[in-house]
Amino acid sequence: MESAIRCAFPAFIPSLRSSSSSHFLPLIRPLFPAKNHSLFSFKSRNLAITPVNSTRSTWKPPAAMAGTESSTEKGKRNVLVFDNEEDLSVSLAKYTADLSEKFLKERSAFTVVLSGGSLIKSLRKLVEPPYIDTVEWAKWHIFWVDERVVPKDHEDSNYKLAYDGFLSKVPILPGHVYAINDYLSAEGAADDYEACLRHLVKAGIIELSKATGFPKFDLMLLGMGPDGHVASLFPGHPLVNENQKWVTFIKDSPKPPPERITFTFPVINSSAAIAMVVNGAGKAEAVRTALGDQQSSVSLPVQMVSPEGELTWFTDKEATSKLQEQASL
Ligand SMILES: O=C1O[C@H](COP(=O)(O)O)[C@@H](O)[C@H](O)[C@H]1O
Repeated sequence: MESAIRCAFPAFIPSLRSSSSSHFLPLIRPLFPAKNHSLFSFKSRNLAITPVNSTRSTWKPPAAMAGTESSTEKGKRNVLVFDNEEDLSVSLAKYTADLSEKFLKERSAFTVVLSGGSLIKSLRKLVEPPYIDTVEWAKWHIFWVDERVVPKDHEDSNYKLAYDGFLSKVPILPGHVYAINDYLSAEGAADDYEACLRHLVKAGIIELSKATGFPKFDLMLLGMGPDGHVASLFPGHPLVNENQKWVTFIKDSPKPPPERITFTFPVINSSAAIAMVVNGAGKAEAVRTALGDQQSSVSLPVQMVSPEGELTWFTDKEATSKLQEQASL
């Protein structure tokens, strides 16, 4: 019964957080109160890139890159390039709602993993009609691919970001929102989160990948930092090679705050679907490294994102501007 206690707790309201710890804390306390693309495509190695907008761009992909989508031995890859972040967010909402419908025809839970950062803003269309009324929110289960080890009402908290910008606006059940235990150390919080995931696997909420034995989430909504990091897996950091743990921790994150927990690549890459949501000029260099012609050498964590299922990049023209430059050379 201990595991049932760990993952089934009443709603957490950030403003009511007590600074003192409780002896009855769960390992994870569920918290919560809770198309356009452009018309050209290019294929770069295993990736198909499909700009998707209503107004044609002057940029033309090289003929060698023409295509709409591609498959690798692991899964389907697709890159959508939008005119702007507004169009991206419209399409991301539809993509997410469609996946929710698809998965919920097959089983009674839809497991969604959030990152922090700019992703949350890009989810804004999902909380509007029609999706606010049509999505089966009560069957959603929310997780974090990474979290900063700070109180949940702290400005750096990925939970707070998601709560303020997304979770507080949709009727997801409080007991289905799995945030970290912020009373623990980084190491303790990572172990705690992994224990909760294991409990939810046993409970049939999270599936296990038959191929890898790691948890297989239905949808991961990932962002990427300008340095090419995903989750809290940073370039050159040994954690990118962790292949045993489901959840691990970092105490020397190059991006503040330094203490974080993060899913490992085996978990990320066991996903049924990953949306890589990357926009803005600040990401252009990393996007070029990830999707450009020089993909053979892996230097950035984002290049290691390769799910069992489908990978869809949601990008905009600014983020792909250096790819476009490369294509026109
Ligand atoms: O620190 C983090 O950064 C990345 C990227 O954030 P962005 O604001 O550049 O989109 C984010 O995906 C991750 O979850 C977060 O902890």
